[in-house]
Amino acid sequence: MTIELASAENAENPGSTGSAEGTTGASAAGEGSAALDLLAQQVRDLVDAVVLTGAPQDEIVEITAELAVLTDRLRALRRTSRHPLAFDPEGVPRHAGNAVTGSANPYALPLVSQVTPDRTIRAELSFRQVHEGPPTSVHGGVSAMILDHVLGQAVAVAGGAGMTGTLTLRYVRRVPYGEPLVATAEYVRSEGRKSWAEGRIALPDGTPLVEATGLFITPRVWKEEMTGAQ
Ligand SMILES: CCCCCCCC/C=C\CCCCCCCC(=O)SCCNC(=O)CCNC(=O)[C@H](O)C(C)(C)COP(=O)(O)OP(=O)(O)OC[C@H]1O[C@@H](n2cnc3c(N)ncnc32)[C@H](O)[C@@H]1OP(=O)(O)O
Repeated sequence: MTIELASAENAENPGSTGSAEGTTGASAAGEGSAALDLLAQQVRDLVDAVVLTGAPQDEIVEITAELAVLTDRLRALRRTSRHPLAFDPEGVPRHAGNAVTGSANPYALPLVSQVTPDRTIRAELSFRQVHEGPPTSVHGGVSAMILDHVLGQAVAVAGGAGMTGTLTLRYVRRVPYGEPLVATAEYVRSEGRKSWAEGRIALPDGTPLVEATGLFITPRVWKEEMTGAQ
């Protein structure tokens, strides 16, 4: 199922092929084109290279000018609508432009999550040095962003997709970058339009680094639109 949110413009959608059912992860339902995904990955690589560059000043100036040309070229072909929102067969909402999971969004990790048989959201991830906050550690806001998303996915697959009302975090241990980590989240319960979930970012052996609980509220307008879309 592909949903254009009510406020989305209905113009041409050149960068997207809509939903692709039967897959999970960053290239699942709601994906962009393969070429756009590659462009986004190239830009992630570029961001990493910028943060870590030791290039001399004149080289930086020259590279900046070359990049400005490419930026103008892309900006001239700017899309006129959002990437469509779609739900994969497991009920996970996805779209290629999402800030956390979007395959077409260089800002996104991108986080690739799966729904386990017991309906836990599970994502293997690895942060990069560009996510650094305190020396050698991932910025706490970046961890929060990931947890917000996987908790939101957990309530979505339980049928309570919503906007984050509250997100409570406990930073237990520093989060390293450049190492394999696992983010998981589970739906807890619902009361009317409110749903709760909990989750964590942990080492592969299960040692928790950041723990989260969240309340997600399905806006009344979504209820109506989702009912109308099915
Ligand atoms: C056709 C559409 C289909 C969509 C399908 C789903 C797609 C996506 C889903 C999933 C994706 C994957 C996961 C993503 C995860 C990331 C999510 C985010 O980052 S969300 C961005 C950050 N959060 C905001 O920006 C919220 C801003 N706030 C609001 O929009 C509203 O305040 C909202 C929706 C939270 C509530 O507004 P009201 O008008 O619907 O509901 P009211 O009547 O105000 O409240 C209902 C009940 O909830 C309580 N409540 C409201 N806000 C609360 C809050 N912040 N904390 C605690 N309780 C709150 C109220 O006290 C009330 O409780 P009482 O029924 O009286 O017991």
